[in-house]
Amino acid sequence: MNAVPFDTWSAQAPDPRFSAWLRESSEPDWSAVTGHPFATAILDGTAARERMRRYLLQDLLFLDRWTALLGAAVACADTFPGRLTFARFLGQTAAEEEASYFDRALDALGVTPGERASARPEPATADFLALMDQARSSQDYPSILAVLCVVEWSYLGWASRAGEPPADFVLREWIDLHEGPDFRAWVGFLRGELDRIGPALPDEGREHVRAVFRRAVRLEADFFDMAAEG
Ligand SMILES: Cc1ncc(CN)c(N)n1
Repeated sequence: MNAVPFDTWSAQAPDPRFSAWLRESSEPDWSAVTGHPFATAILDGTAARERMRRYLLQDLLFLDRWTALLGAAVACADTFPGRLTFARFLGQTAAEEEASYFDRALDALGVTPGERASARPEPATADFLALMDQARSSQDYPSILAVLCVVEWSYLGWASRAGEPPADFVLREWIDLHEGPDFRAWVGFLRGELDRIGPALPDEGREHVRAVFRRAVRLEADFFDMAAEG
């Protein structure tokens, strides 16, 4: 794990971006997420139906707080163009593409409306919801950004390993939602925001962002572990 302060690290790093420092500081958990066996099973079409059911039901709980966190980013972004980018993403992706995917996928997996309504967070989900709640209520733009960036960038990391698309639309569309030019541009925006504001923070501020980023990466690994169990 890289514990080197940003200034020391960036003086010798080939890619001295603040977001690259955060990612490097999150190893080995970062690679555990992007190379996770559950992600690999989604990519190669072998993820068991029962596990996808459990994963997506938990992710539906995740999606609720994620949407609220995007709302906090709209409120807390420090520039008007940034605010508009978050607002656009919130409107388009969360409301249309992703919500419709969940409806269709959970129907196909035989999850009833009653099961959806009564789903309760597993411990890994509860921890993730708590982190998102904390970032949202802090109203601290760098902390909000750190969580948003991990959530999207780490998913781009595993989805970028895609080869032949699985026949099952539940798996194929889940990969598609986290890959492609629009999603890459969105991740590029999130990284760019961290790269812009991170170096200007005082040392304690940078360390705080690093702690939030690392925690979010750890929770992504826990979330996949939860999905892969039993
Ligand atoms: C737990 C988790 N992490 C990331 C993503 C990507 N949006 C997600 N849907 N769920």
